[in-house]
This record gives sequence, C-alpha cells and structure tokens, in this order.
Amino acid sequence: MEPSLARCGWRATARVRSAPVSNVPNPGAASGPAPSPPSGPGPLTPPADAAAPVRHPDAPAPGEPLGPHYEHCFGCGEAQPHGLRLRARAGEGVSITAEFTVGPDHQGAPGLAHGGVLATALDETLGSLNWLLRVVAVTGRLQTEFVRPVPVGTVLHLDARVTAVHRRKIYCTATGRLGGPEGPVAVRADALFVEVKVDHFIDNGRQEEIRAAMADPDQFRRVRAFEVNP
Ligand SMILES: CCCCCCCCCCCCCC(=O)SCCNC(=O)CCNC(=O)[C@H](O)C(C)(C)COP(=O)(O)OP(=O)(O)OC[C@H]1O[C@@H](n2cnc3c(N)ncnc32)[C@H](O)[C@@H]1OP(=O)(O)O
Repeated sequence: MEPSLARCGWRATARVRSAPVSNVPNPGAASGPAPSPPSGPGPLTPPADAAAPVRHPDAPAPGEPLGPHYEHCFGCGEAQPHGLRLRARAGEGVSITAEFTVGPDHQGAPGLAHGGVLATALDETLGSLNWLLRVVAVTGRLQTEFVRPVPVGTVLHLDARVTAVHRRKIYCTATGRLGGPEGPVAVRADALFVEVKVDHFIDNGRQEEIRAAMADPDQFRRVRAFEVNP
C-alpha cells in the first residue's frame, strides 16, 4: 500500500468476510426448496399498452442547449459551486445528450467519482427529457449499473431517451461513456419518471426557495417551458 494512504488510515482488506445474517434457522431449508425469485416484468418494464413517446412540437431543436432548469439545482445549476453543472442539449426524437466533467469535489475513493454523484448525473440527464415532452416529471425509480470506474478529470458523455409513456409514467434509459460519445460505457440507468403538476414543488418545497423561484421572471419562464402541453 502507498505509505501516504496508510498514513491517512486506509487499509487494504485481504478478503470480505461473511457472517450469518441471523441465528434464526430458515424454516424453508428443512421443509422444501427455497421460493423462486419473482418472475415477469419489473416496474421498469413498460406495460403492453404503453405508447411510444412523442416529441412536443415546441421542444427545443436538436442540438439546442437546454440550460439549467433551476439555478440552484445540484445537477445543472450555475449557482451550485460544488454541483455537477451538467450541460444538456436536445437530441433527435425524445433524446438528450449531456456532458459532466468529474471534478475533485465529486470523489468517493481517491481520484475516482462517487457512485452517488454518477447516479445524480444519470438522473439529471434523464430529468432533462422533460424539456422534450414538455411535462413536469420527477424520478420515481432509478436503477443504475456501474460498469467502469470514472476517474477525476473525465468528461462523462451522457445520452438519454424516453422509451415509452403510460398514463403519467415515463419510461427512460441513459448511458454515460468515458472520454467521448463513442467511448466505453461507464454507467447506465433505467428509470421511471412520474408526471406531476407544478404544485408538487409549491406544496412540498421549502417556502423560502419557492417564493424566490416564483419571483424570478427567468425561473417562471423556465417552469412554463416545462408545463403540461398547452
Ligand atoms: C418551482 C420550480 C419548478 C422546477 C421544475 C423542474 C422539475 C425537474 C426536476 C428534475 C430533477 C431531476 C430528477 C429528480 O431528481 S426529481 C427528485 C427525486 N424524486 C422525488 O422526489 C419524487 C418523490 N416521490 C413522489 O413525489 C411520489 O412518489 C410520485 C410523484 C413519484 C408518485 O406519487 P403520486 O401520488 O403522484 O403518483 P401515484 O402513486 O398516483 O402513481 C402514479 C403512477 O405511477 C406509478 N408509480 C409511482 N411511483 C412509482 C415507483 N416508485 N415505481 C413504480 N411505479 C411508480 C404508480 O404505480 C401509478 O401507476 P399507474 O397506476 O398509473 O399504472
């Protein structure tokens, strides 16, 4: 181990030890086979009667930068010094591309991006799909897969698209690649967003920030741009 890592308390662990979760015997073990895992489609699989997504006629043109949806957003806001400052742009169909530069503030292990930060980058990119559907939707479910470590200094190239829509549910998927849009896949996500009204934020957000956001004409304009198909 590097002496500097040892000094700051890091230890290389030879192996992960396992221990019984509980001392209570498993009654199923004596009386028959274990129950089989649940089968059938999971909550991230669109139902058979889901519709194909439709790009809103007033959606930003392919290639157009989207800008932050809220200046204090940890994912995209300009006013968050340690935020991701993710930059997204409209793609073809109901898709988005985005870039996020992993900085020293985003570390988990030394020199590597924190998994939660990478999940945020995926969530933010998927959330930007709202601009193309012109709905307000929040993450209900996010399943992430971490395929490769992501070093500090990397530009993570993200793309996301909506795969299906069913009532208020928006099914979508995203990928993050290292170094370029064709680079190796480092992270992936499948997600379910649920459409909400702007009242979702007004009723649940801290009043201080809600008042400030609604008094800001630029923020008001951005919220209108998300609002349900006029
Ligand atoms: C003022 C400033 C405005 C800024 C605007 C910018 C916004 C952009 C922000 C972007 C930032 C980045 C993004 C972020 O970080 S968004 C922040 C992280 N997400 C949240 O905080 C969401 C918290 N959760 C909720 O508020 C509620 O649970 C929601 C709204 C999601 C649903 O509660 P609600 O009571 O409304 O809905 P419902 O229960 O009638 O369900 C409706 C349908 O959905 C299905 N379902 C629900 N949940 C799940 C689930 N987990 N898995 C599978 N399915 C689920 C359900 O079965 C039903 O299906 P069906 O019966 O129709 O078949």
